[in-house]
Amino acid sequence: MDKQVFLETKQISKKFNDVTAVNQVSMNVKLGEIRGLIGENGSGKSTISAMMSGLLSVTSGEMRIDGATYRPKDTLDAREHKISMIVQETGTIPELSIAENMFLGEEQRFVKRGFVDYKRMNQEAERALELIELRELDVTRPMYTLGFEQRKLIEIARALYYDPTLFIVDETTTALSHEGRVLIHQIMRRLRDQNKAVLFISHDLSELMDVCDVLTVMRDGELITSIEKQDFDENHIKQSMVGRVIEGNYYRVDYDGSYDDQVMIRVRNVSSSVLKDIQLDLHKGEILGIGGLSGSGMHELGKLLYGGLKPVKGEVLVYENKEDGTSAIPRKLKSIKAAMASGIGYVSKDRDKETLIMEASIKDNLVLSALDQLSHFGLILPGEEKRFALRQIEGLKIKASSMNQNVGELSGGNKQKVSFGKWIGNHSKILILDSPTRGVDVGVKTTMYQLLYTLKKEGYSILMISEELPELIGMSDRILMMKDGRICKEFSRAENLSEAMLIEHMI
Ligand SMILES: Nc1ncnc2c1ncn2[C@@H]1O[C@H](COP(=O)(O)OP(=O)(O)OP(=O)(O)O)[C@@H](O)[C@H]1O
Repeated sequence: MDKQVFLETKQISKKFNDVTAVNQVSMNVKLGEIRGLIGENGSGKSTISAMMSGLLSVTSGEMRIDGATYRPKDTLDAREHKISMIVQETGTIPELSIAENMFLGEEQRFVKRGFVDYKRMNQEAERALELIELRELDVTRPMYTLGFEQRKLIEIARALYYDPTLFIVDETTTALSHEGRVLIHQIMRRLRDQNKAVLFISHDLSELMDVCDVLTVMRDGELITSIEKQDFDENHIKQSMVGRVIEGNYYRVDYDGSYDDQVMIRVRNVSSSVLKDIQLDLHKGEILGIGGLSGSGMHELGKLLYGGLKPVKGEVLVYENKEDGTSAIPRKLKSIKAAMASGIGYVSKDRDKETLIMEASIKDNLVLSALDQLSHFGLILPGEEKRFALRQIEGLKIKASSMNQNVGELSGGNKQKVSFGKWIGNHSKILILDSPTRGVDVGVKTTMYQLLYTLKKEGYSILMISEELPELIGMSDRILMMKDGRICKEFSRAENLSEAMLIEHMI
């Protein structure tokens, strides 16, 4: 039986000044179906979903729901039409409570005799959280007390609370840990089985092939093809995305796993509110992978090594990079400033809040961490800045109208490239990378992996925190698995290392 169309786009386009983000796309979003949207960074996926969910207006073309023109004024209007979306980055206000965030802009619903009835608002927030089986959370807690993943889960609950007929998930799963992903997959399948429509944007092809009934491929703002589940073929999908055959290896191909004896960072008996008795050495020329569930303490470990988290007990020691291999006197890491001065770079998982300045240009974001390197006797020549920024933009294929474009205007994956390029380019010899390839398309991921391998060979020390197990296995010399704030298992690089072996020490 043919599935019923819920939302129809007819030749819709979106222009931002001279950039055409979406070009004449016609698509049918159907009930009882999970549709995946895939394409390289900047191919227009988020822009399409933003038009559907009332975040952006349509430049030309038309959308229809049940045959009637649909032109949402804003997200509230879209919600009235039963369309809800989870966006890439968290759209919450840190100082407000979970409940207040959940009903932001909807406070009128709870007004009684001129006052907001917070008791009822809190009860409804609890009801929303029950939809995703989050029962223990106190809804009066301010949002800033929650971790990145929990904030995402709150957004999911908020979207589901309004019982959407079309549920749009934009690149959310890469922000989630293994458990969070399982949960959102279950939610999408449940909605599909209730004859609702789901639009799912992701860069994880195997995830899309598993969860979706149909996949729509975008390239340069255009719809290239739609493929039904029975015709899914990984290579064919990749080729449609990039318009050419992808060649070369994805991860490094050696199983050598060796590195220099020289220690660059030593963590000694560190405990904090989350971390428990952490001991580790990061060596010169090593890629050290850190895996675990999101609450395992691995993200806190990243912050610790960048001076952004003070240990309650123990210490972090940074060793000077001695070219002749002799051991240097270590210095105790005390602050972010000291970390930067010691040549430590850090890519945060929460890139929009912690790594990038949205209102500044791509060039300024890229150059910021390399000021020392670019200055000659305290002076920075504009030409130097430009050359530096251009190298990163070209190397990482950052898609933008110019290097002066604000980072806030870039697509999610392109923001991630800027946050990566910022540290790679400034010759920080120690890189702490938390989920570095999050939201980045396959082509650029390949470039990033090759770059990391080259840096390792050049003697850089890289600590890579990741929720993507294939990435950890594919790139690390050693992997430390974390659970409940502790390091619970160490693996060395080996051909027979499998995801199942790692998962055993995560849960
Ligand atoms: N506000 C804006 N101003 C100018 N250009 C924009 C704006 N928003 C998006 N764009 C541009 O539109 C194009 C499509 O972006 P979009 O975010 O839809 O891509 P995407 O396919 O979702 O990418 P990603 O996989 O990286 O999230 C990009 O070139 C982007 O830079």
